[in-house]
Amino acid sequence: RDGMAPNKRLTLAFVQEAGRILLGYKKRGFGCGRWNGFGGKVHDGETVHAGAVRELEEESALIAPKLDKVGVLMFEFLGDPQLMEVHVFTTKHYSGTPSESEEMRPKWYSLEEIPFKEMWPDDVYWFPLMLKGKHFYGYFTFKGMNDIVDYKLREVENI
Ligand SMILES: Nc1nc(SCCc2ccccc2)c2[nH]cnc2n1
Repeated sequence: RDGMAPNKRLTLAFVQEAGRILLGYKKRGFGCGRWNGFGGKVHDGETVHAGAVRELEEESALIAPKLDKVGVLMFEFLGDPQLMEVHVFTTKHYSGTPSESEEMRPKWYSLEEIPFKEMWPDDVYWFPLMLKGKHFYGYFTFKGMNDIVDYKLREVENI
């Protein structure tokens, strides 16, 4: 990674119920065509937590002020000097009904049927930690959008 551009700070939020998790199908933009949590850029002057709550509501119509921070994932894309710094949140407490937005089509998935083949390739590494309620720190190096050339992932006591 050449150059020291400031990291791009992003959020990713997951809503869970007993035995199932809400994912969104990304209809456009970065990560288009993959199922993921809800998130996006953190605005200037906004806390990461507030950005996560905002993006979740914008993309799914769910209101969830009590998001729990569960991890930080760094993504390096070879050739791109700007690192993505993704703050991952989850919650079981929310109000509203999942609704489709311009960006995302929401759908509940049983924890036994998470569509990893239609998700980012790193998810299969850290989802198990998130689903077990663990906190984690990961660094994934991508070549293009599909190939992980290197990664580090470890559980942490508090994130
Ligand atoms: N699960 C997952 N998510 C992302 S981007 C999430 C943050 C984001 C970025 C842009 C728009 C909305 C949300 C990934 N990138 C590389 N691997 C990845 N895995």
